Amino acid sequence: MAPTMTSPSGMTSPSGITNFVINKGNGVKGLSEMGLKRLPKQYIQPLEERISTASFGIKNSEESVPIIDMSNWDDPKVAEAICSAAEKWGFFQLVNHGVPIEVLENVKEATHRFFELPAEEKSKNSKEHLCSNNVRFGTSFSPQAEKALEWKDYLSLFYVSEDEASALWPPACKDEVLEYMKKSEILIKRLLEMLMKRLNVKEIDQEKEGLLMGSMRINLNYYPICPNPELTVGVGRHSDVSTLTVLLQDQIGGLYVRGGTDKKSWIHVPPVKGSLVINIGDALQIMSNGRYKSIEHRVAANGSKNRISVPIFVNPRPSDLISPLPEVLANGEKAVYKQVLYSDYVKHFFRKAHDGKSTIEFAKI
Ligand SMILES: COc1cc(/C=C/C(=O)SCCNC(=O)CCNC(=O)[C@H](O)C(C)(C)COP(=O)(O)OP(=O)(O)OC[C@H]2O[C@@H](n3cnc4c(N)ncnc43)[C@H](O)[C@@H]2OP(=O)(O)O)ccc1O
Ligand SMILES: O=C(O)CCC(=O)C(=O)O
Ligand SMILES: [Fe+2]
Repeated sequence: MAPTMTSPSGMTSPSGITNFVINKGNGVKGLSEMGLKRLPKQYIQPLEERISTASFGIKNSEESVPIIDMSNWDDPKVAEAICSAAEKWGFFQLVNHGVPIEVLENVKEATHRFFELPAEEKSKNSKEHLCSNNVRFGTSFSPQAEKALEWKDYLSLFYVSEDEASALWPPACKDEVLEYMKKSEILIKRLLEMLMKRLNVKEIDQEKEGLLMGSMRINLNYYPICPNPELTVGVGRHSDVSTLTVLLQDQIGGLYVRGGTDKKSWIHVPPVKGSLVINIGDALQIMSNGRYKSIEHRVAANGSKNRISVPIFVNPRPSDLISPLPEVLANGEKAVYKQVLYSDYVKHFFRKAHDGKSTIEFAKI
């Protein structure tokens, strides 16, 4: 479907672009489909934030995010690999994770179906048109706070109940997203059990379960073809504010994480068919008193292919107070983080532009 704004001349002014992309709900997908030859200047990132994709596809086995086979998930070696990866990398990929491949394929298809809808239809899910904050169609990350915009559109769905999801989530994708969320729950519980054991938390009782995975947010990310991918980013440097994130990416590539022996390099996370990428978020870094690392990551824009990704952010509940767990401090370890209300932490994250690992300063003692 053609974007609603067709006059290229009206697009040259900054307010024309903002109106077209943000207010009219065309997103960067609308811009991309107009066949722009040059990136609008609002999207030009400062030199230090741009991503060189020269190393794309080059594999260096010593410098890659671990790929862990979960077939024998109750083998202690699997737990060891997962906990070590969470400590060293904060990121790992899982194969044979138990979430049916068909469910993953269906949610990818549903993501394309949603973004293929006309702008007017997608805009019904924007904060201006909905009376709920639990569904949000948007673009970039925090356009009101950003000096340079990011080349990404998204639909964000906060899960409250089956009934609310049925009533509010867009029909183009709701069943597939709900199924993806439900079928991932066993995996999420297994991962949290392994990670908690290493922190001397013997059992995840109801209270702990609420604290670790009491709320879920699923984002459908769409990164359309970009005229000058070398000048911008799909997503800027950030760490997630979740407990952990389960990320489904397609076969295009473009996700980079901070790591390697110098801890400063940007390491590409290559797409692996049927896999899920897992990353530790700030909430778990705080609860583990820094043992598990919420690592900075970012996404490159692509000059020739449309990319999608579907993260499930597994979080504490907004009303939870988060702090280092008593089990972690039981041996006399000093707390590095103070107690914070989780919704305050998340609001702090959303109020600013992406700024690497800065969000966690909010909780530092
Ligand atoms: C979008 O690009 C992204 C996103 C990410 C996300 C990474 C994560 O780790 S998401 C996991 C976050 N955790 C949770 O959502 C669970 C806990 N939830 C809450 O505490 C609340 O739902 C809340 C998020 C704090 C919102 O509560 P509410 O009472 O509705 O607060 P408001 O004052 O209305 O909103 C505050 C402010 O936040 C922004 N915002 C809210 N929701 C979103 C959203 N889904 N996406 C983007 N921004 C959001 C927004 O600025 C709100 O102000 P408005 O005036 O615009 O309403 C990683 C990387 C990315 O590129
Ligand atoms: O698209 C990706 O691969 C990652 C997106 C991401 O980091 C996020 O949505 O938080
Ligand atoms: Fe992220």
